[in-house]
Amino acid sequence: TPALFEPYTLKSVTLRNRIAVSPMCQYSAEDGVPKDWHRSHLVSLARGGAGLVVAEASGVSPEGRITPGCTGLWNDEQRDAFAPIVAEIKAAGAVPGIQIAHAGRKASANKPWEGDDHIAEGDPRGWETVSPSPIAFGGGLTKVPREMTLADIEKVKADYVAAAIRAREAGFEWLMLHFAHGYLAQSFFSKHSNQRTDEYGGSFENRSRFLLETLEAVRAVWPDEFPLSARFGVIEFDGNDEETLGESIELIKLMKDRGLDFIDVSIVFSTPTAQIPWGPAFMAPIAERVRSETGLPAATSWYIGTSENANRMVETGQVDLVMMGRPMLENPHWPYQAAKELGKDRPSWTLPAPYAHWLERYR
Ligand SMILES: CC(=O)[C@H]1CCCN(Cc2ccccc2)C1
Repeated sequence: TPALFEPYTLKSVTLRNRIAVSPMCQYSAEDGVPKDWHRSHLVSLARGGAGLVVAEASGVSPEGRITPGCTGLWNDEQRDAFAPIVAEIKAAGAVPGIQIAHAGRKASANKPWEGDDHIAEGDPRGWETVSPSPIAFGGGLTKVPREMTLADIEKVKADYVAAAIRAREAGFEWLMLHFAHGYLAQSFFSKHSNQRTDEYGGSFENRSRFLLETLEAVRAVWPDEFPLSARFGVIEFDGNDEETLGESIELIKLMKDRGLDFIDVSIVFSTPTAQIPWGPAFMAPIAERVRSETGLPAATSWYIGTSENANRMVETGQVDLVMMGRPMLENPHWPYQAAKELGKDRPSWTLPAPYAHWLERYR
């Protein structure tokens, strides 16, 4: 069996293979409530054979969304709308996961195909953004966020806890904290965005505080038998990579001490001037270093693209799971295609029986 198709067990959860669908914003919700679009999108991905399907970044509060079209888990209506989707993902044989997030100074934005920039001041669709410090991200995201008070910080932590509880109530079995991509949690750790002079800024300990306190608070309510993961940016590609990587690995070790089960290694994206070396599976060696130095099971994403790259990353122990994004949008049945390409036995049974039995016969 190709390494990519070996099962994977973490806590009480077993994935049928090492293929995870990366959380991908659909910008198709209304008031944070997932719609039919989300159901057919996520369930078709589960039916395509992935082991884990992670639902998109869902705001822990209305202002924690990136755009007005993002999903949320800040109320019971959203939770109840996710529940049947979760049941169908499970019925299709995949493990249902969700990413919970606060977009910080990148919030209050237009959909990518409607500008990808901040909603204009005065436009009633937008809202006030918050961040550790009053520093705009830049690029199309020029709004200067309000510096968070200690009360703001307490509220966001409480919102993460409430969202985690709703995620479990909806039936999700894999939780991913969004600690990456220049959003709120990441922005507390990055010096580009956090220039606070109180206990949440300055030293490594202070810049780690929000992430560790949020993780601890969520761990206390997320059942121990279900995996608690975080997607965390460990490198900025801003010319200071060795320091960022070193500090990030130290912080991940502290996250492990506080009960993190799994790390999804990504990019910081907290400065628009980053020089990202886009290329085939370019994050794999970085994930390998994080995985070996922290001892945590790991995943990564970004330009993995082919079943050969994905299989090699698992086979050589660079990662435990691959997070596939755009290949899944191109073909939700990518796992079936990968099974054929990698010579897995009876590849058609990567798909559900109503498809598999026909695909297997009359060859
Ligand atoms: C929520 C999230 O992490 C998504 C939002 C849409 C873009 N995704 C990928 C991305 C992140 C940073 C820069 C460019 C692309 C990340």
